[in-house]
Parts: sequence; structure tokens; C-alpha cells
Amino acid sequence: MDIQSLDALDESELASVLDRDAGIDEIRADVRGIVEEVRDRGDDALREFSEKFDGVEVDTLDITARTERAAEAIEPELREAIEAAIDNVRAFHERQVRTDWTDSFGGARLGRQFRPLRRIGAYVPGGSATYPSTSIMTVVPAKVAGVEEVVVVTPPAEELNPVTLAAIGLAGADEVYSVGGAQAIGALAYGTETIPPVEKVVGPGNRWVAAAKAEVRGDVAIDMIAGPTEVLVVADETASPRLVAAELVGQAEHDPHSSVVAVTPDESLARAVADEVEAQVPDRARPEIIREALANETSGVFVAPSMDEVTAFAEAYAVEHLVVMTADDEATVDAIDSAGSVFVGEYSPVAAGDYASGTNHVLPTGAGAKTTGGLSVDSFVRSRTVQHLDRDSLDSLSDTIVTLAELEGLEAHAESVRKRFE
Ligand SMILES: NC(=O)c1ccc[n+]([C@@H]2O[C@H](COP(=O)([O-])OP(=O)(O)OC[C@H]3O[C@@H](n4cnc5c(N)ncnc54)[C@H](O)[C@@H]3O)[C@@H](O)[C@H]2O)c1
Ligand SMILES: N[C@H](CO)Cc1c[nH]c[nH+]1
Ligand SMILES: [Zn+2]
Repeated sequence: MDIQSLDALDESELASVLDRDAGIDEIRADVRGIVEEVRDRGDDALREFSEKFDGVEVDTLDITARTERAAEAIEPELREAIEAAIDNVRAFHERQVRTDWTDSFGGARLGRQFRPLRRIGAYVPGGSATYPSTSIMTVVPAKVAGVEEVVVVTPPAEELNPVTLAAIGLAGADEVYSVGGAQAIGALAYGTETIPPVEKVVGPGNRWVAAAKAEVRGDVAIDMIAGPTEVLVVADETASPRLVAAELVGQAEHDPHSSVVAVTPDESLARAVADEVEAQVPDRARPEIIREALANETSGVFVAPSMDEVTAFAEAYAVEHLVVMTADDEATVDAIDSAGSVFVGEYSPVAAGDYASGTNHVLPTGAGAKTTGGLSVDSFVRSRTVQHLDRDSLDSLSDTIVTLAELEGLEAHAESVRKRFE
């Protein structure tokens, strides 16, 4: 892995590290074509794209019944692991449920209420790896929020992965369809003969999935762009190079378009991390993908002149997963606002949040963390405000309302208030 001094980067070199799109922009036109075909030709287009991109002739799109059967058939220890993860994710997300409230504001009774969406669609990836964990991360929060109809789409395969099917069933999905990639996102957004459309599309995926979500965003709600995985490790001289490298290599195995970064004020740590990465890659099961991700312009080991510059860089990067291994972790975390999920100290690997601690692993990539957080119960509810004014409380507001309404030239607004007191 390259070691670069942050100080030595000019503005455009720094921008090429920070402005990452994971190869999404270059496929936008192709993805638009796929989505339009699905909107125009429905199931036929889905079947054609599955054959073209997944190499599978899909006979039955609706595989809901298979998920129920799979949950009964998998090995007990696999089922136990899935159920343990579901329990932890459910517990963490139940803590997020908001309660309706009403209060008195100068006599007016004002409140905020929360209502679940009715029908959502969740993408569960399955291209070069399988992602039973993502069915837990999407379906469980939706169900905790109270969504009635939770639809899952996941790529087809000659032999569908039984553990993914089981996890989808155990998490509580209501409908499951065998379709992946951009075509699956198009189907959820616009509906086909077999798949009724949803109100909101959520979930992660590769650049084809991410580009399709960006494409349909104007027509259907989406959670965020949760594309190829990213990690940024902030470390100082107290960190273990072995563990820093393991975090980089771990998330690099997701996708050739992943970005993995370590940033430190300590040059000797930087060198040790780069050496460790080289030493660890050959022992991993997906070395080619890891090497491609490490070679991306947006990946690297960076040395900054001070801890302040380290945290400023991390803030600008606004990474999906922020790992902190420093002498004063609390101060480091406090100095960085923008990150999808934060992993503090040497016993908090990203893998804990990926699978089991309970936090959600569907997180914004491409610096989306500057403006949004990861998937949560909030992603599946909308809020509304409610007010109940009595005669006295309206009376006390009437001058203000009438004055502002007349100022705006909206005289009928003023009159609607005056009429109450005629
Ligand atoms: N950000 C997050 O929250 C998060 C969480 C989990 C996983 N992920 C990401 O999800 C992704 C999973 O990727 P994956 O590939 O294993 O599964 P995937 O399901 O995302 O993608 C597989 C689909 O991609 C489509 N596709 C592949 N090549 C194509 C091509 N040349 N033209 C058109 N379509 C094509 C196919 O339709 C296929 O079904 C990784 O990038 C991983 O990092 C992100
Ligand atoms: N790290 C991924 C989020 O970017 C989530 C995941 C699922 N399985 C393993 N990891
Ligand atoms: Zn991961």
C-alpha cells in the first residue's frame, strides 16, 4: 500500500482522494437503460437481465415460500447465529422507537406523531459474496418500526444460498423475489406484473445497485446511497499495526471499488501498517478483490503532521466506517462529526457491527455521512405534527397571524381567523 504525506498533496490530489464515487458515475447511463426497460417491460425485462448479468434463467420470481422452508432446514448452529444477531439488532433498534408527544405552547396543544410506512423494499446483496446479515439489518428495523409489508429482493443463482433464504425468513420478510442488481431496484420502484411497487427502497449493494437507487430517487423514496464498502482508520503510535491492517484488509474484501484508508501522525506506524497489509493479504480468501480495492486512488496510508490534521482529514472524508485506535479515543471521536458508524478502541472491529453487536451495517458511502446517518427505525417512519387550539389560544395568536398574512398579501388566510370571532 502507498504511504503518502497529506502535507505533500496539492489540492487536486487531495480532491481525488476525497471525491470518491466508487465507479458509479461511469455506469449511470447503462443503469438508466436497465431501469427504463424494467419500467416499460416488467417481468420479461427482469428475466432477460437475470440471464444476462447473473447467468440464471429465473423461472419463479416469487420465492417467499422458499425462505420459510429454508429456515426450518439449515444447520442448528447457523440458525442460532442468525437468531442471536436478530435479537441484538432488534434490541438496539427497539431503543430507537420514538413516542408521540403533545405539549402546551401558550395554551395551544401541539404535538408530534410518528407513523410507519406501509410497504418498503429492501435490497439484500448477493454477487461475489452472500449477505444473510443484510436481511437482518434491513428487515428487522422495518418490522420494529411497524411496516406492514416488507419486501426483499436478492440476486438469483442456480442454487440460491440456503442461509440467505433462511435469514430473510427468520428476520420476518413478507414477500421475497429472486432478482438483483439495477433491475431489482427498478422493479421495486415501478412495479412489475409480479412485484407490486413499494413506497421506499432501502439497502446496500455494489455500484450497479447504488447507481440504480440514485436513478429512481426522484420517483420513489430511498434511504441513502449505500454502495461499495469503505473504512477509515485513525491511529496513532499506541495502535497495533496488525489490527489496523486487519480492518483495512477486512473491508477491502467486499468489492474492487471499496476504499480503505489509514491516517496517522506517526510515520513509523504508517510503514508498519503498509507492511502488515502486504503480509496479511496472501492469507485471505479473496486476495484479488482486496488488492484491487487497495490499489484504488481513494485507498491508502496517509501521514499527517499532527493529530488535528488527522481528524480534519477524517472529517472531510466522511467515511462509512470510522475506526479509532488512539491514546485518547474519546477526544479523537469528539473531533470528527461525519461518519456512518464509529468503532472505538482495539476491541471494536467493524465486523462486530457488520454482524452481531446490534448496530446497523447499512451505511452511507461516498461522503454521504456529511448529511445522513445509517439505516435506522427512523428510515421507516414519517412524522406529522398535530395541533389543537381552543378559542383563547387562537385569540392570543390572532393579531400575529393576521399581521403576517396581510403582510404576505394572503388576505383569505387572515379572514379564516377573523371569521372565528365574528
Ligand atoms: N454501504 C453499505 O451499507 C453496504 C453494506 C453491505 C454491503 N455493501 C456492498 O454491497 C456490495 C455487494 O456486492 P455484490 O456484487 O456482492 O452483490 P450485489 O447484489 O450488490 O450485486 C450483484 C448484482 O450486480 C449486478 N451486476 C454485476 N455486474 C454487472 C454488470 N456488468 N452490468 C449490470 N449489472 C451487473 C447483477 O445484476 C447482480 O445481480 C459490495 O459492494 C459491498 O461493499 C455495502
Ligand atoms: N461492511 C458491510 C457494510 O459496508 C456490511 C457487511 C455485511 N457482511 C459483512 N460486512
Ligand atoms: Zn463488512
